[in-house]
Amino acid sequence: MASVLRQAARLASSRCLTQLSAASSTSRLGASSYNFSPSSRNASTSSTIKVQLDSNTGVAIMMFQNPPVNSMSLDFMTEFVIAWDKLELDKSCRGIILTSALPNVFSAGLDIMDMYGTTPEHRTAFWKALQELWLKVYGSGKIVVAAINGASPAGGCLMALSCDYRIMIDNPKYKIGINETKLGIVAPFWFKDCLENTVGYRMSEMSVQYGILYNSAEALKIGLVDQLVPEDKLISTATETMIKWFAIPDYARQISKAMVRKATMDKMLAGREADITNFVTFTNKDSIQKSLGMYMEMLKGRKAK
Ligand SMILES: CCCC/C=C\CC(=O)SCCNC(=O)CCNC(=O)[C@H](O)C(C)(C)COP(=O)(O)OP(=O)(O)OC[C@H]1O[C@@H](n2cnc3c(N)ncnc32)[C@H](O)[C@@H]1OP(=O)(O)O
Repeated sequence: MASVLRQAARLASSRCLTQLSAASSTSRLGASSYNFSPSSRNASTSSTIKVQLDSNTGVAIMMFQNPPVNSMSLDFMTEFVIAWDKLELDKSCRGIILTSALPNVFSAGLDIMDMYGTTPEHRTAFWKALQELWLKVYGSGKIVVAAINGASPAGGCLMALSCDYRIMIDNPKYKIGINETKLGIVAPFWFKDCLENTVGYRMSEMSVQYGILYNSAEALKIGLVDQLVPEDKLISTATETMIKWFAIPDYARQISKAMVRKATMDKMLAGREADITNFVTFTNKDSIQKSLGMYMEMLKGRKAK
């Protein structure tokens, strides 16, 4: 319990005192056109991460803008963490909405080109950056809502699973899931833990083995996402949701969040070094490199057709 309280105290240090104006935020923050309110300011310093922070409401919208598919490259994840740290320290921010600035894709997951044909040193830095990103988002004291506006496979799904609430566009063409086995690779234990914490043991057992990508309705049915909305209501619904969460006193919510997530975080932290070694050793294998190469060819070939 003492360590939960310590963790909560750390999380609580990031909370802000902003008073909310629910009415103004929901009417002003405009859906897919990102029609930001006058009190919203651009808080971006990066080319691939766009941040708009509304200091009246305390809601920040963090948009991924890494064309063509928001793949999570080393550079992207480094920029993500820098932008994230800035928001964590900003007392006027109480909650963060994660979404994509690109059409049709939330995130295509890890950048395969960072794993394929790269040096062990590069892959070590790459995996450390992913661990860092996950620890920040999953362990955040802020309220984090995923506004999933397109495909969200593998690492993209992990990003969504790390949030407190997931809202997805109601469109069967958008798929989400932990599909690593389909690429001939294995998702690490903490991806599986996040999935299991969300959809339960049996569903994750099926899901990680088959590498299932669920369409939006299926994702809602198994609890992988919490809500489906039409495309033009995505950001307004995410903002309204955030405002409902703001009604809960931060300190109590943060202690509760830390308590629920502690075991998963501790397990990852304890296995962190071994997890890096596993990843680098695994991706050193010729057979794995071959699988990644074939998958990239398949993606490119699909496009050519
Ligand atoms: C031991 C390892 C553990 C690893 C744990 C996690 C691993 C991962 O996250 S692996 C990544 C898994 N991701 C996927 O399987 C998604 C693959 N991509 C797609 O299915 C589609 O691209 C997507 C549905 C996201 C979007 O479809 P489209 O809009 O039709 O785009 P294209 O398919 O034409 O792609 C455009 C362009 O992007 C390249 N691409 C796509 N995904 C990735 C990726 N993850 N990494 C790197 N590059 C990617 C694709 O090849 C195209 O490139 P060009 O042909 O050069 O334009």
